[in-house]
Amino acid sequence: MAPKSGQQKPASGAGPGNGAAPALVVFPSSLSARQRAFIHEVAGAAGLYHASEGEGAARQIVVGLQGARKVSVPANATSDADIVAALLEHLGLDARDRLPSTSYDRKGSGAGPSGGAGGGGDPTSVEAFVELSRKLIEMERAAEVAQATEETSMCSPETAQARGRTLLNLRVDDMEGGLLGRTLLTLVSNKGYGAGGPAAELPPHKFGPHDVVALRPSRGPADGPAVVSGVIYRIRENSITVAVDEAPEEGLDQPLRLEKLANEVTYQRLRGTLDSLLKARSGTAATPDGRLLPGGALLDVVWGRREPQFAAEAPEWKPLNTGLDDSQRQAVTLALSAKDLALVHGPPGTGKTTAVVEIILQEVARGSRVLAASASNIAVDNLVERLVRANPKLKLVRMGHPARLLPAVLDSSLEAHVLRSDNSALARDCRAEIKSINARLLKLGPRDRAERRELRGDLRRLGKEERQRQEAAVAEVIKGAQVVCCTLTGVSHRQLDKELFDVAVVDEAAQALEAATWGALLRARRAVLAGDHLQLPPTVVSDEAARLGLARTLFERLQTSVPTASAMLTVQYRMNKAIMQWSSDELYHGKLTAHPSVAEHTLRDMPPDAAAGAPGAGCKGSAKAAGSGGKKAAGSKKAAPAKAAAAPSEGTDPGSADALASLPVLMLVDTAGCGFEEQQEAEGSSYANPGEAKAVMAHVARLVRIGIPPQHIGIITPYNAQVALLKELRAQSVGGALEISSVDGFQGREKEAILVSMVRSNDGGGVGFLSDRRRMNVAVTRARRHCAVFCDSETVSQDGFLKRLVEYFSTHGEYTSAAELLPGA
Ligand SMILES: Nc1ncnc2c1ncn2[C@@H]1O[C@H](COP(=O)(O)OP(=O)(O)OP(=O)(O)O)[C@@H](O)[C@H]1O
Repeated sequence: MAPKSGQQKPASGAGPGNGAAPALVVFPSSLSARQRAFIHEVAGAAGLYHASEGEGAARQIVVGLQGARKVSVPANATSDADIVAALLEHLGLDARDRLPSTSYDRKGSGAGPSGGAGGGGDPTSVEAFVELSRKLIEMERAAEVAQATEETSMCSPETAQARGRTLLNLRVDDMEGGLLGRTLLTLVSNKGYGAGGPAAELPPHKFGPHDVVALRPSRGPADGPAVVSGVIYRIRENSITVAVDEAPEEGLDQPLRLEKLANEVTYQRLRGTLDSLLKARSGTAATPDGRLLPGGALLDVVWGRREPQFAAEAPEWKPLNTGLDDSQRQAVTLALSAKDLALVHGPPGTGKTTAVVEIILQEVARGSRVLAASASNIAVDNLVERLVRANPKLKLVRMGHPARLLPAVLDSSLEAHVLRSDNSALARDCRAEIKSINARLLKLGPRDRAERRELRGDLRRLGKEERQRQEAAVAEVIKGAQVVCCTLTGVSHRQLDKELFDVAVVDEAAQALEAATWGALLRARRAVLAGDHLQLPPTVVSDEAARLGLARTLFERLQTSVPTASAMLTVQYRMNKAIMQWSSDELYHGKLTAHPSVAEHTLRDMPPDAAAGAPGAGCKGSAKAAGSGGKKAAGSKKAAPAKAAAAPSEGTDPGSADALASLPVLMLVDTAGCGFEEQQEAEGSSYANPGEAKAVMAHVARLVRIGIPPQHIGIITPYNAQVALLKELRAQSVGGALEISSVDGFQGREKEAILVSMVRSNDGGGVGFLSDRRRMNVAVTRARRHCAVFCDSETVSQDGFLKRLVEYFSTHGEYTSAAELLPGA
């Protein structure tokens, strides 16, 4: 399969989500012979066109797709690092592992410090950090806009839909009021409308909850006027619900297309935070009413001018959650002792959020005012739910657009609190009076000038009073809150600009951009950051910005620079110990232990499950299902265990109990030698592997036959094209309860059985971003009782990390050839 020079084949290192359009990259003529040889070798292995053009000193290497747009690498970009960066940026070709002289931040990769600013280490001063961050944030904004433009306006609507950026031919299926004054529009596919039956499944797409979107006529121009815009509230397999401020009077009765809009507000706020950071450096960052932002004191700790300080004697505290394990108690003690900064490192399933909830409640108990923030709305909601459940009397307010909040936390939202307040009732009285004055004005004749003047005066007075009452209501609710919860960008909302706190607690801090994290940190005297830098980093669209340090989080760099301020949670409550041990040894220096309640659990001994087979059980986004012990809208997290061997359900095989009893915890399903080759998408850079997908579905069928309900099974694959393919196969077999997603879609979640489809199978050993340790760590550690890895062992073993994974699964689990799962294939 190795291509000859001049042959044109897809790049095997290119990853999905690498927004780069195909390119033909021209390298400068001044590269050394060694560098030229390296480029030929990498390009050849990836199956790309590569050739030398020109003569003598003007000879240049050209790599990429023939006929694609030409991109010239600048003449001064001649270092090894520049070459690797150009291959990655323009071709999605990851050659970082192959060139020892480059020390890169392997975007989304392994443990330890990742190089920060282009491999040159972290910025050494606040000023350098701000300068670099401004540049990287602008790069990221430009990349996001370019991606959106390219994927919508620059191509046909059908291509935009195929790329997941647009949904065409939708109709409004339902329009409901509520959601604190907003209107919810539920959109479904028009396909097959009128034929009766449920709406067709929506094509695969990249919309997510909370995206800002526009609805336009389906056939109109992509940049034409919108019928209405709003925020995505809910996503189901066959519908998307959008919350709009007000439903338009016309335009909704035609076929519609849904498009994502760039969210400029986030970037404005990040820039604002960077400005505040600089001011904090010079001691001038203040609230609009002139109070200094207390978090400025943290700068010296973060930039190494001062060690973090802790109370000489650890404060006494009585656990509110008496079930905390020792490592969780130590983390809480560390956080309560910290005078400036504490880190809680929570590997998968170790109860990080449980510890964070205790820290917040203990802080409140000792009189602190707490800012609790996280990068994503879903993580904030998870925290709010857990805090309110632990202490229903807590004075907590959840800031944010109601469409971005889970139904279960709406009652804690600012708007719900405000609606219940006295000032709000008075504001409503003003509104009613304004309405009646307007009605009277309409009835006045031309001669009633004096009365008109008087009524207009009343209107002005009432309008002002209504505004003041509303503002007072908002201010009162926020002032009275012991805990204010919001996203990190939400901290910069005008409503919070005068608020200061005793402590800022940031959950999921290893998924937050550093600039965003500072938004919260500047507002409080002390900070607690909780996260795991060995799981997925923040999503960054621009590979170049990620390489230069944008994906490097404050949490990650503090883990290295101030290890004394960090407490690691070491008992995990999710995985059978065989699943855990691989992750523990590979990423956490063997420090994890499995709690006895999970250490030996297998699919065989799942207790009877009332929810098994219940519609919606395990569906993504089901807030209710996430209610007890669950999190992050993951209906399946902590899902009640399935009906299994103890009582095989209807439709299961006779003898299923035996089959279940012999099912191993770990399985390595090898596709090597089966002829299942990877295939690259015709448009885009993602990969699929149809043969492997069939083997995965055969294993799903086997699990279902022996009594595991599909909602307890999850398939994870790093490649979107494989996600789409698996979903097609699912439609023909077990249906929607089986969840299939990329790794990102599963972070923070779990399933009883996880099947990982690695996809890559090629002669060149190209594994793209499979070698990313964090990504594979998240994939495997979603599994509670059973984990099956599907891969071509010959291809993936070219990478040392994946080779060890294959060996671990084969040694500690069952090794099967995919041919055994697909007899006759
Ligand atoms: N001390 C404990 N005793 C028993 N169960 C616990 C304990 N701590 C956490 N758990 C359980 O472990 C699971 C994971 O806890 P939690 O959601 O707090 O972890 P997390 O580290 O935030 O998870 P993730 O790995 O998804 O980030 C939950 O079901 C929780 O109830």
